[in-house]
Amino acid sequence: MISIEEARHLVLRHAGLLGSEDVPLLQGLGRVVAGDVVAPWNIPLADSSAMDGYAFSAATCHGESVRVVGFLPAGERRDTPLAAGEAVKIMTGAPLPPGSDTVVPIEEVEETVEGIRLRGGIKAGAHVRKAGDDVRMGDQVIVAGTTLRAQEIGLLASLGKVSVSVYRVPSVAIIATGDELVDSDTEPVPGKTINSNSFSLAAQVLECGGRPHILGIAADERKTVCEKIEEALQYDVILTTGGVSVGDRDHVKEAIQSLGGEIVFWKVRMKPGKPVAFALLKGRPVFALPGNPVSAMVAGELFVRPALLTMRGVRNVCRPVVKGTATEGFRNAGERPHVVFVDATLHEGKYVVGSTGRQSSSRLSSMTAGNGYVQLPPGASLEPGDVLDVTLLDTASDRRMDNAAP
Ligand SMILES: Nc1nc2c(c(=O)[nH]1)N[C@H]1C(S)=C(S)[C@@H](COP(=O)(O)OP(=O)(O)OC[C@H]3O[C@@H](n4cnc5c(N)ncnc54)[C@H](O)[C@@H]3O)O[C@H]1N2
Ligand code: MOO
Repeated sequence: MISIEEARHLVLRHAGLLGSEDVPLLQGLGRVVAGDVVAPWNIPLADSSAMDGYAFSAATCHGESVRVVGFLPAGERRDTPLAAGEAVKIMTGAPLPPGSDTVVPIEEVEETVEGIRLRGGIKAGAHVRKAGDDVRMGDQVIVAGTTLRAQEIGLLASLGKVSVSVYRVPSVAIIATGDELVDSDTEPVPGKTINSNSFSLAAQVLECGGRPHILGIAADERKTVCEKIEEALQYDVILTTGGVSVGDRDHVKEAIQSLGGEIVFWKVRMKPGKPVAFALLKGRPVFALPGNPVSAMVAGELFVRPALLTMRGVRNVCRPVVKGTATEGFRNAGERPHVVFVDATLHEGKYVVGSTGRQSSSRLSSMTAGNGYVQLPPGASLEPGDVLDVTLLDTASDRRMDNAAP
């Protein structure tokens, strides 16, 4: 059995960056930019007013009455230079006319019949946004590898971009295997289990920015599993769940091999999720995840997530890890590192961490009750008050109103 770290390393070695595509600008949100973006012009384009006020030359207007010779709302410009001692009324965002270099806000002048009277102490250049103050023409404003947020989308729009070149997102086929499985619109009878894994995994894929395709349930026979996997070859990544342990009807690994796939690893020293297998089939990663619902999601979190993020260009695939103080004892008497789900809440700016209760590979409640996990090495024994490293899956305040951080 290999370690979690070795398995992740092997997965990442085989998770290649996908190609790029142009998408309409707004669809670029959350995507990773595939090429550097250079500014085709200055922002602002010209020296412009930062206030509703009066524009004039600080050198030629001091203190005395200034004649106001025009009005410049945003959206208009004046090419005729101002003469000495002249001003224009100007609105925020309008370009300064030639012959002016300073703006005084409306509130700071006295309006007279002929124009305005300035009070003293005006600084030359005040309330002017210089051309290129935000972005200079030719600047590299976004480098390849940047994940686009709302502010980058805004910046690209201001540079006239209507589309953006981003890395493709992986399409992911999801196959559930098991004779006991029924669809979630079926009322189950004892002996039958609703196929929940396809949905939890599809949701994890969406959270990673991938495109899930649920291909349904395959019966526990090699031929059927093979047919489903062949159908899945039109996608970038294949996930299967169930049938990967040592049971008489566990056919997934053999099915992958019979189609020409190479098993890169099978079984990882971890609990839950031990029987996970990773394979390459016709150039694409295949993750054969265990059937137990928590095992499938833990393997999804530890191995599928970093692979999908890497394929779509995300460089930092690590979750935030925070220090938290244990509110109870944590032990691992087993031989495999144990992923224990916890609830981490902020109290006076510090995290306190309790387990979500009984941890079992079949008990999704151990995950829904929390917002993170800790990895306990074999032999770990922590007392209340000890400090733990908690990997946050989300923050408590995202999930529960009553826990909102102050
Ligand atoms: N003799 C051994 N038995 C088992 C071992 C072992 O080492 N030796 N490993 C155990 C561990 S650990 C796990 S995890 C499971 C994984 O087995 P499989 O991947 O073959 O999963 P199945 O047997 O098909 O299913 C296990 C469990 O999960 C339920 N399941 C399956 N698919 C779904 C689904 N799509 N949605 C919801 N629930 C699902 C299934 O009904 C079973 O209850 O093997 C242990 N056994
Ligand atoms: O390793 Mo299994 O995933 O504990 O149930």
